[in-house]
Amino acid sequence: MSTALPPEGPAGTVTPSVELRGVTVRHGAVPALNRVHATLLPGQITCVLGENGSGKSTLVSVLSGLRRHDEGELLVDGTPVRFRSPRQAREAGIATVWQDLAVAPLLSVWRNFFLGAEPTRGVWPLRRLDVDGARETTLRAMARVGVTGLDPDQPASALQAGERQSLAVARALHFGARALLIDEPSTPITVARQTLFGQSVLAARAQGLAVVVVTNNPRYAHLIGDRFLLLAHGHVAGNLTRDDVDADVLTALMAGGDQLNTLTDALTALHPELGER
Ligand SMILES: Nc1ncnc2c1ncn2[C@@H]1O[C@H](COP(=O)(O)OP(=O)(O)OP(=O)(O)O)[C@@H](O)[C@H]1O
Repeated sequence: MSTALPPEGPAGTVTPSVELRGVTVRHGAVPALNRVHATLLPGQITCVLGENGSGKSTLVSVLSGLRRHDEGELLVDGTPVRFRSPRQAREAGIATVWQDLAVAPLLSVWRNFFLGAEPTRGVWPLRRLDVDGARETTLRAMARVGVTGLDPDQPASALQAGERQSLAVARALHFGARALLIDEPSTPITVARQTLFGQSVLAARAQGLAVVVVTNNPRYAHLIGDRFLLLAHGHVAGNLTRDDVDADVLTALMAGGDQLNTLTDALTALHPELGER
């Protein structure tokens, strides 16, 4: 498996794949995101954590082109962008795997993998679909994210929910995304599905993508995450690395309220560079 190297800046600094500088999004009078700063680096998994209503989905909406930010800057590979549609975000290399991911249920797995970008063989007027190539590519791409033993001709409706998500991640990797957003279900999911999730997330990191995982499971976040962006009432309440927190502290932080304030104050006092607000 090839591992993409992160682009390096002048002094060996890594250029962020995606950067938010003071991004504010308002739904009416109250901001759903309030001057949010975040840096998503290639080859890093950033877990976004926060209670219901803290702004996690709004953050995903802005990054995926569903919603435009009202203030601040969004940069992709250092260039300011303002997406007008999800398509523009995809074209900029930001792939999103939604909780309620849809597939075309009657089409085969390989058809779903290519959807509109099917490989062809030969030259016009004899050009035709390269079905064998498409099947093989699908199987290879799925194996890269940890799904083996698939029949590429089976209808996508036969896939488990976790496998559907893996298919979406495999597509993103195959078609050259540079950032991957994964909006995890907030309802409890099976260990098998969580394992598939984890495998595909780690495969994306190994490929050098900047990965964002929205989750409300701090223990799982600590297992896979390199950074933790804690949101509370639309603010960044903490921007921490694995060295700053163990799984217990992260769980306590997620509990919110006084604990969140006390712990965040203590951590940001120790690390003034953290918790950009
Ligand atoms: N379309 C909308 N219109 C009005 N207010 C909205 C809209 N979407 C979100 N909000 C509000 O913005 C705030 C942030 O919501 P958001 O859905 O981003 O939070 P969340 O952390 O994803 O919550 P959850 O975990 O429940 O999905 C909340 O106060 C919410 O009520």
